[in-house]
Amino acid sequence: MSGGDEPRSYYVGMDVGTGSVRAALVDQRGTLLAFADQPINQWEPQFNHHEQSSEDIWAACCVVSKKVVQGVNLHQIRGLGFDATCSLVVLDKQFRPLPVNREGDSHRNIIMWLDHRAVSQVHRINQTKHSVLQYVGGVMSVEMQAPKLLWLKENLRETCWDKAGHFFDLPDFLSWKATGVTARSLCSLVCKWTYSAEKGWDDSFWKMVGLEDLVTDNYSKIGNQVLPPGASLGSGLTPEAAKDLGLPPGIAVAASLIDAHAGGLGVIGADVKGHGLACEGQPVTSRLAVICGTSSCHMGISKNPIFVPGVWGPYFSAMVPGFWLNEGGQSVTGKLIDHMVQGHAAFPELQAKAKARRQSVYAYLNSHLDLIKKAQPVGFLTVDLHVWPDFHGNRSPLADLTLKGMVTGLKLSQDLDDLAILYLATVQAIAFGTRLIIEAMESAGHSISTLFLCGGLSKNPLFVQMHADITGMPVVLSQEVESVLVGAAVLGACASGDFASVQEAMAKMSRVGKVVFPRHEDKRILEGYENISSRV
Ligand SMILES: Nc1ncnc2c1ncn2[C@@H]1O[C@H](COP(=O)(O)OP(=O)(O)O)[C@@H](O)[C@H]1O
Ligand SMILES: O=C(CO)[C@H](O)[C@H](O)COP(=O)(O)O
Repeated sequence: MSGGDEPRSYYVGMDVGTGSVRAALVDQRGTLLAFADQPINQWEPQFNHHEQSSEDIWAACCVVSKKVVQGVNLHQIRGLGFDATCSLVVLDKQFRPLPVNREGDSHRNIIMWLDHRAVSQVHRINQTKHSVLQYVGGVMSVEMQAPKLLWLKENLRETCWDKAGHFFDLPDFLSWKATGVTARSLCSLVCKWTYSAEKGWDDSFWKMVGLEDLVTDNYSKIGNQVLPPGASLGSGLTPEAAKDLGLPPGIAVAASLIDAHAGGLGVIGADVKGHGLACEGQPVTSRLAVICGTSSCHMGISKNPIFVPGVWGPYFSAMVPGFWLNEGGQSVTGKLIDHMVQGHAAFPELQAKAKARRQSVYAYLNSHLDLIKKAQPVGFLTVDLHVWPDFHGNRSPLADLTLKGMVTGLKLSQDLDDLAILYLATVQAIAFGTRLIIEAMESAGHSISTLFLCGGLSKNPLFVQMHADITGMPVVLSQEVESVLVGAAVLGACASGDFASVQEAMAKMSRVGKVVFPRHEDKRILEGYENISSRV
């Protein structure tokens, strides 16, 4: 590695979330030197159909990439890594976008991860009880790719399915766009497409569910070359992509990761010495990375496969090489908080007051809760108000897409106090959801002592404190708030050859920032919530 006077090496990390694309310029110690973000479009042509555009997303990548390298000596940039949501991108045989909608709008060529259109398809897939389902928590999620492919075949045969040449997970689309290499990442194929790191594709699964045409041409449409995350792709960045992104041609481009997995790499390997944490001196398997954005993803690793009912995986080498991964999840967390707050009658008043104080609505709500709780612990405010947070089904541990949300204890009041308390109850419900996932993982054999949080919601101190209080575990926040981008940069750093392994890069590039310990005075909220949960 470069020392004292040697020029610093930089990596560009690119994170495509649900709502925006973010890029960062990161050095070999994991420090963010520049950051830029750009919103991306989403379409919801009908309920539970969520679509995006790969051209729109690539254009946003180009904007943010050019911004973060402004004024930098381009020769110092050694690698590029992408992560993205696991949405399904559809291209024809000439790599042009194909419509995933009945309107025939080919600009909208992505079925987003949170799209629940393929309910009948996933039901039939689960009825097969095929052995690959053991590796997705026992039940396939409607958010995975096989049901979405089957939906396209059954509903858009002529306009999409028959013309399709390439189905990409969004992280793999981005690495293809940058390099021209169609190889897929082991991460996306193992986690969302039923590929096995040890045995490859299982022909019998695809034949059994009615997608035998993918087997016939040797999986060329969904990937028959598979690389570990962080492996260098082809000859690096193509001249065309280099021009688009404002980066030097030929720099190393890594095989990608799904966004939650990049967040995991960005936080889980940090040196925790001196912070008084139970995970100090313990194996990395005692750490749970929780990536909280539009959704929350709970990433726990183990040396041997652990089968946790309702929790995705075990996936071999899908995040940290050589380790099995279990991935719990809550499909909507940030999106649920936004939904509850923005839908309340007092939201316009909240917006106006927050604006007057130049605060975000969440910072305003947090200080308003401090004001109304007076001397009581914040938990007492929600003794009579409870939220069941499965407004978009339950990903883990119940694995039931039909579940709906619920609020009990509503009154006629619609003022700002009422909104603040509803917001608090929502945050608490999400934290309880995390606790249920941890309990399921522990009863199956995981032993977790410490949470490592990142993603947009980790910027909310109330969300972080509630996760500590309700799980009873300390929450570690990274020095770099944008830890998912550090994970993407870890990929670029590995592809450049500057680190010998993903493990080495993640240990050197992630650092502990703040630690939030649980407070034990809020016992009554737990009792109140548990009473409600047991009745549901
Ligand atoms: N400073 C903040 N305070 C409170 N909540 C925040 C903050 N920043 C982002 N969020 C919440 O985080 C969520 C988005 O997180 P993000 O990681 O950007 O999502 P994604 O990766 O899915 O695009 C939103 O629901 C938003 O309300
Ligand atoms: O299924 C996923 C990870 O396995 C999705 O990519 C994720 O849930 C969406 O991520 P985000 O909330 O960060 O937009």
